[in-house]
Amino acid sequence: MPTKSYFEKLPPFPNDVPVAKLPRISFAKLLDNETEESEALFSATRKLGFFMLDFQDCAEGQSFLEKSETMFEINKKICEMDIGDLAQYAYHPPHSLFGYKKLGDIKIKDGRPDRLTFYNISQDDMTGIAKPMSHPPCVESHRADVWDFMNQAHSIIELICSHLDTQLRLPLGTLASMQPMSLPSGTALRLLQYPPQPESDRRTSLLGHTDIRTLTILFNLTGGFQILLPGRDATDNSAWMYVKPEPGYAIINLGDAMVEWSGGILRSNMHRVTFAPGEQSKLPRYSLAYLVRPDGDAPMKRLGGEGSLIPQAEGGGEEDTMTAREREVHKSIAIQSGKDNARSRGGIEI
Ligand SMILES: O=C(O)CCC(=O)C(=O)O
Ligand SMILES: [Fe+2]
Repeated sequence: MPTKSYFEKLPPFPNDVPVAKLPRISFAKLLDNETEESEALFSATRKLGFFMLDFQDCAEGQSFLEKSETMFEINKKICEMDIGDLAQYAYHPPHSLFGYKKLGDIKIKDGRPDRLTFYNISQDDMTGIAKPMSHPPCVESHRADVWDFMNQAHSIIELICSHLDTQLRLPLGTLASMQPMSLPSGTALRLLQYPPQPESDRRTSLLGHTDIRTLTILFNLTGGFQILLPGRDATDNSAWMYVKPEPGYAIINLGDAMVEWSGGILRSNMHRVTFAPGEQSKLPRYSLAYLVRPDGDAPMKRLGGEGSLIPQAEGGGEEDTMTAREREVHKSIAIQSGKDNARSRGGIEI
């Protein structure tokens, strides 16, 4: 999450709310290639599929936090816009998820409408490998800043991938080569807003799901984000625990593509968003997610080969022949209708 001064403008997350303890990993130690940190990262990605990445202990990390604050400022400006004006930038699921999603058009599990809006900015648009899309002036005037944020965010993803290559005993560069910035993909910066909910009617705003993608860098300022504890049933409300947003950290989570590529060694875990606890519930909730998707043509089959830890598919065959792009469309249709049969996956014993 962004810097401390940014957090101090908000009411605190209450002390008496139970929270999930996510492993903490140091960005500086990953940059320094420290073996222990690399192993801790691997353990977190296998056992939970979530960890907190600490950006405070080096200049590169601080610079990333500052860039993320600029993205929050853009988000606030989008949210101040007239809904009618935003409608001209509407996204078109399932084939294009870029642009503005209005309130209520994704269903939660029981069929009721969601309680969030978001604006997805395509990475390919910002890097120039796709035809530029039209955006509101508050995005257009910050194209260079968004590109700058994405560029650093992507280098952080590559760093995480290089540690996972080492741990999975894959040739260095394998995981990053499935999701390069230079090839067309669905990678996006998502700027989310959750309006405050009336006290008499509070509920899940974004349905429980796993991310379809490879990796997500998520910045939260206020509470509301919850993970499903491993081994617990998603229909049991007490199995969902808040993650407390903390200054200087991002929440990193692994998506389904990492489970597929690693033959089930890495884990993608269910998460959802509900109302914030305590005084924070009275504010609109802003969050920011850098959602990395694979190169659109990437196969969703397990990687592996000589010497890697990744097990062979049972019977030697492969279970899924879809490309990343086909899988994304499939999942988007399911999510949109609330019929996504989501569950935490991966994390097999090795
Ligand atoms: O807004 C949040 O905190 C989480 C959003 C999320 O899980 C997603 O966009 O996939
Ligand atoms: Fe998510």
